[in-house]
Amino acid sequence: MSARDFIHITRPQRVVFGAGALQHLAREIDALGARRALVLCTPEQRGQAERVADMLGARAAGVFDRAVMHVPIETAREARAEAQRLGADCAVAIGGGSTTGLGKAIALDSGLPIVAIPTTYAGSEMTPIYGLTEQGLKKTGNDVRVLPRTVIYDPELSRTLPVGLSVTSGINAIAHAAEGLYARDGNPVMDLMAEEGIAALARALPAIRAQADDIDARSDALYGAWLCGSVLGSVGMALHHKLCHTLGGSFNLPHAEVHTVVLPHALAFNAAAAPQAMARIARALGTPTAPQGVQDLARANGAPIALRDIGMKEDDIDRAADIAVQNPYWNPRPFGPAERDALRALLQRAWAGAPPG
Ligand SMILES: NC(=O)C1=CN([C@@H]2O[C@H](COP(=O)(O)OP(=O)(O)OC[C@H]3O[C@@H](n4cnc5c(N)ncnc54)[C@H](O)[C@@H]3O)[C@@H](O)[C@H]2O)C=CC1
Ligand SMILES: O=C(O)/C=C\C(=O)CC(=O)O
Repeated sequence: MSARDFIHITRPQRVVFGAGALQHLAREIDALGARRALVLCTPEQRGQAERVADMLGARAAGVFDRAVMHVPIETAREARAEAQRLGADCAVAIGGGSTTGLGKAIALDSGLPIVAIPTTYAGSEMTPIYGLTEQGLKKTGNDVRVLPRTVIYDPELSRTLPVGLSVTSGINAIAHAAEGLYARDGNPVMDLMAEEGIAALARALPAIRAQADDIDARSDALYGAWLCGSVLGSVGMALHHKLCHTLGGSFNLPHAEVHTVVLPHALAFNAAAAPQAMARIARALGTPTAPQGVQDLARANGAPIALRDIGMKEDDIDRAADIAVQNPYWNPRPFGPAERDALRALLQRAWAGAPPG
């Protein structure tokens, strides 16, 4: 078999991985030539961020603890002003996708380098994708300025991530790899990373469920998140991400849970159009089929499998289908206004928690 044609861009990022890797933070800030780091976090992770600031001593300019999901523009402006006021010359984002996203909003405006220390499996640290929400409308963009320069993956820090969020966040990561396997701009290296990433997470999530602070399982999960995030940062996403952005952005449903519920149904919708990708996903999961394999992984590990269980009203299904077919992303099985009823049926099944069909 000969290799297919492809274009791949290798982006400049430094990744430091390992239990206890946080100890290298000061070294990594020095390597960037920075001196005063603004430490970013959510209110819930303030304690963790303060410990990081203490560790940095004079290298810490301060802690900004107002990161929230989907980066409201007002929060982004406050963080940018705080970075300027404190004379920060880099941002350290410790947390999940919300905190990394806040760092990106600062970098977009100022070019401030980001050191990301991910504590969930969302993968934002490996992408040049940013999101900003203004007047209830979330916009995403792609700009290499927001790509974190350095990423420190320390599995010790994810030991406190609640098991429920660990499972859904892990499936959020799997979604990036699954869609990467049928991306039109995919390539053989991304395919390898995607399959390996799915396999690592499929192995890790049940082990985390069994013992939340199992450091080997946490390492496997973070390794999988790195691989899946790299795929997200390199190739285009399709129907599944479009549906999740619609449901998260317009109906305010929780990010990782939406991914978990929708992925089996989006894969079923695409199965006939992307058989090789489905075979690789199933192989990585160790299950007969990809869509059912993902739903079984969620159900077996206590994650939600129905949109109705994560706050969606049945009355909203029609509006969600209408929004999803506007400005469709490329997908192996095209979807646009002509497929509106098929998407509505998909959403109905996802709402009810039916098997992917
Ligand atoms: N731009 C990109 O490439 C990507 C962006 N995102 C964005 O990221 C956001 C979602 O990020 P997530 O990581 O799912 O959630 P999150 O960052 O909102 O975190 C969820 C909650 O878990 C807490 N948490 C995180 N790590 C913890 C730990 N180790 N121990 C205890 N608590 C912890 C957080 O403080 C927060 O309260 C969304 O806005 C999404 O759109 C997600 C993936 C990729
Ligand atoms: O919405 C964003 O901030 C950008 C991308 C993602 O959230 C990727 C995802 O849906 O997990």
